Amino acid sequence: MDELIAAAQKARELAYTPYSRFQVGAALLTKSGRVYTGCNVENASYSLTICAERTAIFKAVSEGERDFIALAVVANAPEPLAPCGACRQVMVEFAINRVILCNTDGQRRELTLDELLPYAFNERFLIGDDS
Ligand SMILES: O=c1ccn([C@H]2C[C@H](O)[C@@H](CO)O2)c(=O)[nH]1
Ligand SMILES: [Zn+2]
Repeated sequence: MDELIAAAQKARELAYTPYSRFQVGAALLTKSGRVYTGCNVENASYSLTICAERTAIFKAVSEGERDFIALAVVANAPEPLAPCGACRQVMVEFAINRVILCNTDGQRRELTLDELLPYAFNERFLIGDDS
C-alpha cells in the first residue's frame, strides 16, 4: 500500500489545476497487479473538471481492467481527503472496496466502499423499464 500511495503522490504532480490550485493524485491497483494513476484535470468551464479518482478508474477500465483491489488518493488537505459523491458512485460501479485516503502530511484513513457510500444506488435497482 505504501507503493500505491507513492504512485498517487507522483500522479498528483501532474494535476492540471489553474483554477482551484488544489492538486489531487490517485492510484488504482488491479487484481492483475497493474497500477493506473490519475490526477484532476480542470477546465475553464468549471463543471467539466474531472477528479483524480475518476481519471484513474476510467483509464484502467478503458484499458480493459474490471477487477480492482484498492485505490489510494492524496491531496494537500487538513485531513485525509473525502472523495466527491460522483467518484464514490463510480467506485461502487467497479466495487473498489478498499479506499486509502491520504494527505500530504502523511495522515491516512482507510475506508470500505460501504462506509464511503452507504445504501448506494447500483445495478440491482435496474430491474425493469416500466414499458
Ligand atoms: O476527491 C476529490 C476532490 C476534489 N478533486 C478536485 C476537483 C477539482 O479539480 C479540485 C477542487 O474541487 O479538486 C479531486 O480530484 N478529487
Ligand atoms: Zn470526485
